[in-house]
Amino acid sequence: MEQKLKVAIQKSGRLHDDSIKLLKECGIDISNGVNKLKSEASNFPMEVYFLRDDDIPQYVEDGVAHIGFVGENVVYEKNKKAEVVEHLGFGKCRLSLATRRHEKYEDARFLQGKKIATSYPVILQQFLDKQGIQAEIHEISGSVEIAPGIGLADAICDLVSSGSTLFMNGLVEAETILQSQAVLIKNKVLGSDQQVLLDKLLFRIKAVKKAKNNKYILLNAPNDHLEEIISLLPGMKSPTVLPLAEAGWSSVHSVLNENEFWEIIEKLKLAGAQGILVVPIEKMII
Ligand SMILES: Nc1ncnc2c1ncn2[C@@H]1O[C@H](COP(=O)(O)OP(=O)(O)OP(=O)(O)O)[C@@H](O)[C@H]1O
Ligand SMILES: O=P(O)(O)OC[C@H]1O[C@H](OP(=O)(O)OP(=O)(O)O)[C@H](O)[C@@H]1O
Ligand SMILES: [Mg+2]
Repeated sequence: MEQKLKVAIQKSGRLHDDSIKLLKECGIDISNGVNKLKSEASNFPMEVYFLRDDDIPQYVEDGVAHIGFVGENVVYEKNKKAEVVEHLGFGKCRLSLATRRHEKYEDARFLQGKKIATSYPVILQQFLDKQGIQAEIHEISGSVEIAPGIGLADAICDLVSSGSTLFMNGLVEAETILQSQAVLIKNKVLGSDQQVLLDKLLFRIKAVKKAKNNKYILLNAPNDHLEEIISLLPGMKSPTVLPLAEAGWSSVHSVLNENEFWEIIEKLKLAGAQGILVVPIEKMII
């Protein structure tokens, strides 16, 4: 029987669509019908299980799934024997403490003797221990932000992204405990066939991630400023330079990182670059 890589992803919720999208961008087609709990890729030896995100670390520890896509928050809370191998760049959020708007939180000492509602008792307890604070943890599985308003707790510890759920419930973020994003986790003792398939998948994921962080840029440069313009452009090795039909001008092609993009564009314009085109890159293999 042909070996397959068994992958656990969230059935529905915040990570589902981005997990499927990432597999698609890696050239892997998954049929994803409503209420389907298991699916096979049509063009890669892969089987996908659709699960509650909380269960994914356990499935991966047990080897029922070889790998899983899940939030770091869940990985650290469940504390299972699974290895984080790649950050996936989506599902970005933070696990934070929050208090009622009028309260003055200066540091963790505020929490001494207080009651904190959370779905993350393990991570919260580790934080409190580190700070030497004794507090009562009240574990609830959802709608955590409601707790202070109904007299269930003095503070909460929950996921925050835009902050609008906190705001709507009269709370303010006091302190961040953990920055989180979706990660790929793997079973600690993968067989060699599965490891080969995982390496193939990781190669593709890295190419997709790299492409997202970079843009292809084309511009026209007057030859008398060519050297200065080239010095501003990194490129994968170095920029490509081609002569234009019009004498005295060249076409310069390069790759720019998203982080330094606007700064370099400004400098290129000042150095005399014209007709700058910026194109997304689909895959980038170095
Ligand atoms: N507001 C947010 N912005 C970005 N990412 C988030 C946000 N909230 C949660 N996440 C990330 O998405 C993951 C899944 O969130 P979701 O709310 O879908 O979980 P869930 O309700 O526990 O789902 P399940 O039904 O699978 O148990 C979280 O564990 C976290 O990593
Ligand atoms: O800072 P914000 O952008 O408002 O996001 C934070 C909210 O998002 C998550 O819940 P979600 O909406 O996924 O619902 P759930 O608790 O039912 O999973 C999290 O538990 C917070 O409640
Ligand atoms: Mg869950």
